[in-house]
Amino acid sequence: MTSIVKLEHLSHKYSSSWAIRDINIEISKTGIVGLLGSNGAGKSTTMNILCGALNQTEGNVYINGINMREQPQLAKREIGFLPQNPPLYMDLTVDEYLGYCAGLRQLPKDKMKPAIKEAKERCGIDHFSSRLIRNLSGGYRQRVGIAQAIVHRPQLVVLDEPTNGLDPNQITEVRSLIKEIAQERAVIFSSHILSEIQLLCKEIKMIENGRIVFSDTMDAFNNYVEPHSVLMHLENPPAAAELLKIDGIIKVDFLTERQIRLYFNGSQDITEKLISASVQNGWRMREINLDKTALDEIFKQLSSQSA
Ligand SMILES: Nc1ncnc2c1ncn2[C@@H]1O[C@H](COP(=O)(O)OP(=O)(O)OP(=O)(O)O)[C@@H](O)[C@H]1O
Repeated sequence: MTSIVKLEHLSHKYSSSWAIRDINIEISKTGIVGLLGSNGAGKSTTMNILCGALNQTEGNVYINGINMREQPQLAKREIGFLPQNPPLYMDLTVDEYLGYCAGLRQLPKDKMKPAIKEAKERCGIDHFSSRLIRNLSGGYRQRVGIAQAIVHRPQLVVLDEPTNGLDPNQITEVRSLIKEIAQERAVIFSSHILSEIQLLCKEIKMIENGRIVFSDTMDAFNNYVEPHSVLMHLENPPAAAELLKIDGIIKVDFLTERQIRLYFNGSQDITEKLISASVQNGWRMREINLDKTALDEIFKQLSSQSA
């Protein structure tokens, strides 16, 4: 089966310096793939080239087997793109704007109305059809941006940091919208936030300094960077030596009098062991969490190792 995206030895140079170098990626036809990287890693450059908005210096882009350089119109037909700065026209209403986008996508006249209706319904903006885009909140503007990316029913939707700048409620809403639109097509979605990618994606491509440093399933990534520390709050904590007696615990850090970070190796059921030790010994546990900051720390190590 042909993959929806194939990037072959993709490199790009802005004036004198390389922004991305020898990127090779293949993406299958359904599900969400996350492109994770810190600011300036090369996510937008890769996405802009993938969508035909920027010409690469070297390498090839194939969309559904079609070479973007050789047949750009045909290749772009299957792509919906929400760039980092959504191309919204503030003085148009939602309907006018989506009509304009559908026109750019060369949708036949008779198919336009139903396609716009479907995109609006999908994105939950049907009730704002006649509203000027400038009068929508950030979250709803982002939905309009996603609606223009799906109005021509593409097989591939590319979203460059779609949750950037949104408040927590809007982020949750846009996330579930992304999940929904990915049910019948491939979605590539970029972020610099690891937890965001973990929540949404079945596959992860990590990019640092313009190179892919990790490319596998989300499960493989989670196994690779499995947390190895736990943060807990005990109202009545024991001495560190007591905690070190628990099987698997290798290091104890008291962050405050009652806030403790415990490092462990291998043990999968460490939280259960700690909870039962706390009950047996009257440590009065208030909170316990696998340490997310440690996960981010490992993520940093992973990128520097591969670089
Ligand atoms: N038009 C440009 N001219 C020169 N250099 C550029 C240009 N656009 C990007 N760069 C540089 O290329 C590198 C990759 O940038 P890119 O925008 O692709 O990264 P990114 O991962 O999307 O980062 P961010 O999340 O901050 O947008 C950076 O070093 C950036 O400064």
